[in-house]
Amino acid sequence: MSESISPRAARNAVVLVNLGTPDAPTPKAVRRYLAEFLHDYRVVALSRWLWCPILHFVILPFRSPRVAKLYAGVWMDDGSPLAVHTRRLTAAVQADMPDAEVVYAMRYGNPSLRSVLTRLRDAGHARVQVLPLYPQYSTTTTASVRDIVDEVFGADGVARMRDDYHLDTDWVEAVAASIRAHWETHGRGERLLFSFHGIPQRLADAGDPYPVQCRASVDAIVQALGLAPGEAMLTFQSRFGREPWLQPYTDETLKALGGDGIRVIDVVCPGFAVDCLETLEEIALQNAEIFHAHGGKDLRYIPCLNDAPAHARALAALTRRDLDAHV
Ligand SMILES: C=CC1=C(C)c2cc3[nH]c(cc4nc(cc5[nH]c(cc1n2)c(C)c5CCC(=O)O)C(CCC(=O)O)=C4C)c(C)c3C=C
Ligand SMILES: [Fe+2]
Ligand SMILES: [Fe+2]
Repeated sequence: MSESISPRAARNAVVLVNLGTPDAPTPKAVRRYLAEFLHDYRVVALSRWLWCPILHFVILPFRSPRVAKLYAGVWMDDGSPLAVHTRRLTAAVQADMPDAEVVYAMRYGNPSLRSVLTRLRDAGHARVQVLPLYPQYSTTTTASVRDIVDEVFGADGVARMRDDYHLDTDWVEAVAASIRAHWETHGRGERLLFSFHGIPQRLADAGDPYPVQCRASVDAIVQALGLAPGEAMLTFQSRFGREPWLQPYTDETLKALGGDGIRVIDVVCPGFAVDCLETLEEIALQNAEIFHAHGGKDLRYIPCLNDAPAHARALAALTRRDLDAHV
């Protein structure tokens, strides 16, 4: 009954969901984060009899201290880059959506998606719109967010979730504009490389639409930029484990380009809504070093959209449309 619902609860709520990140750049905090992440069946679907001994006795003890050092190298004054930029983006979207309560949550780590959704459910919001900050759908990321939305809200019709926005016109234009702005400041590199986080090839073979959506995003951004075919390349980064992942691999491609005499390359990562370990450390540091070691001179990393006004406007506009369609 409307009289019993507070004006605050009657507002629509919007939840921006990101992957999550450790609370501190320490082995202990990284271990806690990786343990939660790598226990998700959407991420690693192996039988727990096989996976848990590998995870607990090999991956967590050895990877956590090593990865903690990488996080320490990119840590910001107020936290992990992924957390800081997600907070700022949320504030920017909130400014564009004054009629809704806009909050963020993390699938792994804090604030946990389960706790944020439970609070919104208990507050009795009329509509809760969930936007995973993954432009391209994957079972490993987006579907895992949906698992928690379904767990907390069931089928009561209050919560809705968007699956992807890989071809959203405003988002495509925001990415293209960020590349144009980079070119205006730094001039154009000899190649533009689009690097996306990978997934195991096995999942793509089983029907995960992620690589098809990455390709479609690249084609749309390239078209918005008016580039000729061959001026842009699509590669996949962040392999984990031993099986083949989506190819071509970013690091191998950079080695080949350096060897082919390409000296200056621009790299953009439109699969990441905000900068994080995988962009600031893996691309802007590690892969830049790899490129140099193979004859390249300058790898210029183009930052993620982060809290750019055009990014916030694009996400606010598509979320407003989603809320309007949510009757
Ligand atoms: C953008 C989409 C992402 C997909 C798809 C994805 C799949 C995926 N990731 C792993 C394993 C790891 N990923 C890690 C970090 C990480 N991954 C994404 C995004 C996607 N992952 C982001 C944004 C981040 C950065 C988090 C941050 O704190 O900045 C990590 C942790 C770091 C490390 O140990 O290397 C792991 C592990 C798998 C296995 C997978 C698909 C099966
Ligand atoms: Fe376990
Ligand atoms: Fe990942």
